[in-house]
Amino acid sequence: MAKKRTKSKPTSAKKGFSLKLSKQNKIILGSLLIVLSIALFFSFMSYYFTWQEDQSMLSEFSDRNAEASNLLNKFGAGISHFFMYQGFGLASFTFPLLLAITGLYLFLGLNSKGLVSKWIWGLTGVIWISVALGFFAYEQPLLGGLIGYEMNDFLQDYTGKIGVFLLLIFVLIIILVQLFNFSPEGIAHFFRSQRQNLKSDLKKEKSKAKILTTDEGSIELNMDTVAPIVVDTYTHKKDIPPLENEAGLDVNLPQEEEIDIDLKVEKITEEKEEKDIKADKLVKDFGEFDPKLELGNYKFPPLELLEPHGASGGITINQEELEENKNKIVSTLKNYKIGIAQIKATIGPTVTLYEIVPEAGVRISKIKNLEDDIALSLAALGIRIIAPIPGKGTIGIEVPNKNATIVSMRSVIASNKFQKAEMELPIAFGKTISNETFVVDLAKMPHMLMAGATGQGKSVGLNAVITSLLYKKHPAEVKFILVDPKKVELTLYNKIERHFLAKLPDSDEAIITDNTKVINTLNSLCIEMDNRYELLKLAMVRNIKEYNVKFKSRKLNPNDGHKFLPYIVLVIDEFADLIMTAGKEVETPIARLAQLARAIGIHLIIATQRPSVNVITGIIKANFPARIAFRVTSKIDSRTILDAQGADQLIGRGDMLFTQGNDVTRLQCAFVDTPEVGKITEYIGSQRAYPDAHLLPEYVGEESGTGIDYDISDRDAMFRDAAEVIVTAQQGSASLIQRKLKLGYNRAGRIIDQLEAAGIVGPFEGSKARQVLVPDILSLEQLLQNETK
Ligand SMILES: Nc1ncnc2c1ncn2[C@@H]1O[C@H](COP(=O)(O)OP(=O)(O)OP(=O)(O)O)[C@@H](O)[C@H]1O
Repeated sequence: MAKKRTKSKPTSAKKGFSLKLSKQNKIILGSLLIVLSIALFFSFMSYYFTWQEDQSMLSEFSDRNAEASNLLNKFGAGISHFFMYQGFGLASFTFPLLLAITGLYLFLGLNSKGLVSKWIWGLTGVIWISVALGFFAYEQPLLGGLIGYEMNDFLQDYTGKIGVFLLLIFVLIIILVQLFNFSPEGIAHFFRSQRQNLKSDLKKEKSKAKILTTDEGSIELNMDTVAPIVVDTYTHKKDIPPLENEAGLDVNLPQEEEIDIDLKVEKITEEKEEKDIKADKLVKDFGEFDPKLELGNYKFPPLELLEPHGASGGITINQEELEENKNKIVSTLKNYKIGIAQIKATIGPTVTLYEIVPEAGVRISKIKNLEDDIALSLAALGIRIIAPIPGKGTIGIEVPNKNATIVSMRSVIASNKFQKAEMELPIAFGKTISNETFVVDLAKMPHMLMAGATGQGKSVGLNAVITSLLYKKHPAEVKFILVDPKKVELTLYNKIERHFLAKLPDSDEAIITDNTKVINTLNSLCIEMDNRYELLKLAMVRNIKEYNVKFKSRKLNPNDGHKFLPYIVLVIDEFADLIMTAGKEVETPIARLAQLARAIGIHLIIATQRPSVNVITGIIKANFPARIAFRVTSKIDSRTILDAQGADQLIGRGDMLFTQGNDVTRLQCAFVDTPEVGKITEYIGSQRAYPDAHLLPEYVGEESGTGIDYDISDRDAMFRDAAEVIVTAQQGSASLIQRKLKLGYNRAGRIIDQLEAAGIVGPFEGSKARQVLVPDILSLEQLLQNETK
């Protein structure tokens, strides 16, 4: 199952006052407060009319016969006496108001933010009003209440009447400024607008008066004054200035409206750019996001870790050999009556290319058919004839050098072309026939298929790819998933697990050697792919490069699940083995990844010894445009991998053909030996690492063993037969079912799971067969019968 991306919840730091009550309790408490506030309001109102009558009975509260005149009887009289008389007088009406507001907030489940300040300002107002009433209505103590009266008295003893007055004014100003944003400009504006309204009203009255009093001139005057209000503002804006003096106020009004509209528009654009401004500010304050920061001291492996393999002097030209080969080619062709106009040699590390311009009238196919004869006369293996060389109009004959030069990984890594490569995932494969370093971008390929018979240089090729990336990329930028069913080829990379490898959360080993785990990993990669597409969609970008640029410039918020995305390179060393055992189960996710994963930075490299059609199926081939062929044993294999022959004529030891669609390029693969890889991984592995390998999303596959719960009705039609086979043989293995019942691997695997769920066989035990939990057929019958009951 997909591991859900955990989105961090928005922080509620500013929540403020909140009552941690359940919804029901909030409604109950809210209603109680509202009812109480109504009761208080009516008690207080009624108190003003009944307080004198009820005074005497305040002491007889417990007497059930005593009745009060207050609307809420003794409760109303008592509580009003407490608040109004002994408390704050008229200001006490604030309390039912505050209670009602609080009750409503709770009842409606509104955000209680701001309630506290309402209470603080409410209580401040209560004190101010009661003191002010105590001050101004000194004669009527009931208005200010006992507290207002006493406080006023107390303050007057110290500051006198003027002091109390000034104090009241000062507190009033504080309240107005804080609560109503009161400002002198605000007041001025208020008075100005009032004056303008007044003026315009007066003017209207005046014009009306004029119309009434004049006869002929009335129309003109009327137009002058009234027209701007309706027409000028929209159609005759040029007329506005002359009217300004006369009817300035009227004309100005629509102008103000226009300004209002402008302001609104500005606001919208500001909001739009707000994100960018924020991001710019973050970048200004903290700099761009640096994914390498966590391993800031990481040191790239130095060149010295690689061996020069004796090739420091470059290719040695053997003039004699060149001359000899030329003569042989010319004479062989002459034997077949093919004349040569010109011949040119280009010396590569392992092969020399002789480019021939045949005489006019020679058919190209004739030369092509002589391939074997030329090879025979040159007495050399691995002659390849390219007729014609694309884009050149010449015929090429590639003849292996007697003394091949090893192309060291060191020389290609050190080359300018690789060092200065501005590529996302640069790979230095080796050297071309014209001795140029060949560098390609894996990100552009975007996936690669590699085939070659055993011992021809596949593993070295894979190591060259990985080494290139290790020399160019920081651990934060690229992660490898290594699948190595042979269990020996890629184990060296274990040391860089916490730097460069990615794995499933529950697996101990990062390098995958078990086929079941490969299926889980591929499916997990599919989940990762979907997750990444989701992130790209949210970020409104088209590919991983744009996404990471946007993330680095802090335009994507990590709280929304955004993160820096490293490239993921999946390397499968022996694909034939995998597809033979798991079939569709690996083919489907691989095809899916190959079709879709290019934009989100997941790249696949698949290597196989057996490039037959049942391994490299049509669907896989269609999605792997970049192919590499080392020497293969047959022309058919060459066609399967390259869609062209030629790979069968290679000389081995890293001699390879590379195609990315159209042209086929012959290359000599760079050689990197196992001890060199060991040194590189040791160098990287000894540096500070991440706490764990890069974790892929969790995937729970069908074959995860325990906890499988199959519905009886969902069982396979062969379930019963399979159960009988297993119980009879007392051996719980899928291959037994496969053999006896002639079923496919997948179906047999599913039946085994169903048998486990039914309690007939035990759980998966690695390479051992599962334990059979039912001793004989009779017990099996009973078990199955009991199930149906
Ligand atoms: N680029 C190269 N330059 C020189 N020698 C090479 C090169 N590549 C491979 N070799 C030689 O060929 C040998 C076998 O290579 P490698 O282990 O890569 O073959 P392989 O195709 O992976 O075989 P297998 O499929 O059995 O693992 C190497 O030990 C090395 O001696």
